Amino acid sequence: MARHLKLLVQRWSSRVFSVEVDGAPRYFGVREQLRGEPVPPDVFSEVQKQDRCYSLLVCSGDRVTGDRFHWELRDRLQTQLPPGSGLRSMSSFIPDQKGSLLKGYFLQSQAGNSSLIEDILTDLEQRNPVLVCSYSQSEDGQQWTQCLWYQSEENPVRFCVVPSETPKHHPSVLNMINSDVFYSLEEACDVLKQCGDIIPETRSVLGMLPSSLDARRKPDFPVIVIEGLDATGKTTLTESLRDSLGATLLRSPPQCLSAWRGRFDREPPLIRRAFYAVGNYITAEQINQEASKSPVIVDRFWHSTAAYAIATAVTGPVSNLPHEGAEVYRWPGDLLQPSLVILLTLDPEERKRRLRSRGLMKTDEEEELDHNKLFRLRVEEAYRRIVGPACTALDASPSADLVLQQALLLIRAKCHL
Ligand SMILES: Nc1ncnc2c1ncn2[C@@H]1O[C@H](COP(=O)(O)OP(=O)(O)OP(=O)(O)O)[C@@H](O)[C@H]1O
Ligand SMILES: Nc1ccn([C@H]2C[C@H](O)[C@@H](COP(=O)(O)O)O2)c(=O)n1
Repeated sequence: MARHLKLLVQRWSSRVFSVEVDGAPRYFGVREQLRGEPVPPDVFSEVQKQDRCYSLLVCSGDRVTGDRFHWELRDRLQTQLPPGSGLRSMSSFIPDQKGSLLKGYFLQSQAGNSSLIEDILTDLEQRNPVLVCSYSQSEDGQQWTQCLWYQSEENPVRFCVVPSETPKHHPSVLNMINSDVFYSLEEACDVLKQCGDIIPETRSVLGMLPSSLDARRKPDFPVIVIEGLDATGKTTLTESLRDSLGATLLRSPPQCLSAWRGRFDREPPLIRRAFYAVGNYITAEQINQEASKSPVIVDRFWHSTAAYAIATAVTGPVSNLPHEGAEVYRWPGDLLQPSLVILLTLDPEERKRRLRSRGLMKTDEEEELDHNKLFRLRVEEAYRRIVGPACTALDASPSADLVLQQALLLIRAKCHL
């Protein structure tokens, strides 16, 4: 462990630290020596003089264990820490270096709580793959320093905390490929296989995969995917299209995974997204079989998996998303390509009205869409940026019948049906 940490901190001063404040990242760096006037980064602007701050970064070599530990750590800290600890998500990364992201938490200890908090942190660091740093303020309140806890307490190396420029990419973008969004069945299966011992259900999920998949096989009949946020009318439209076109209706995740979906929805992003990715490949095989007999309509597919994953991994405004044309928006090479993807778009107020009138239970991400405008905007924009195929937007605000007619026009024009 100590060797692993030593390697990690070798490039410590090239790292940028990012703390989530009001749903958007704030950045700071550390230097061995301060050059020029000290300017405290704004992360510390509201911290009282007598308070200390701490960061915990998860640094497990095994990503499944690391992600699960990071996920559980929030609950653990929330229950153990005294009120007023201001727990926030944080991360550390080397700008532009893919795979360099470490995830963790940032907290404050108010005077009077410090020994309790230090006991919790010491215990955590001794038993788990976590690197703890403490932050304290100089006497004159002008300078913050960071100290790595794993070193001997008698002679800790202190780094000066300095402001950092906003990096070109949101930190999460550095670790997104094959962590949040999977680009091959093999990568997604690898994650699920690693979970076999901790989540026995993964064996049943993997058992649903066909023995071979051929993404290059061209379906005889058109395959039309309907995408959109919840309550935009996908179920209504897909059922009407099935009836109008004499098509087969499929969905992703497929029916055969329904029993395990709730289980994977409670897992951290790495495992949850791998589950949905595998679901797309199982649906792809069903499409292959059905599209030799009739047109196929699919309720959600790859666009949903990628758009929700990207929009969740990134925080803050739409400008924090990976830029248009970035690698993360490309279609996986080994996944069947639909003939047409229709994205239903709807005014947020009308969507809310439909949600209320339907009154069904919602997943955490659907709940988040309701409460967090920025999240909704990021999902919508990510949908629009995905290519290979890109989606065609369709205004879903007219009556169900009119939306159906418009969809049929698009399908006839594109798929010659
Ligand atoms: N064009 C429309 N005009 C008015 N109401 C509609 C229209 N289309 C669907 N609805 C109603 O809006 C609600 C949501 O529609 P639907 O269940 O089809 O959406 P969905 O996109 O499948 O949702 P989810 O993804 O959450 O399953 C339902 O009550 C449905 O009757
Ligand atoms: N192919 C899919 C389908 C769904 N998801 C995820 C994205 C959302 O969190 C949620 C929405 O699904 P719904 O409740 O409308 O069935 O499921 C996905 O990642 N990939």
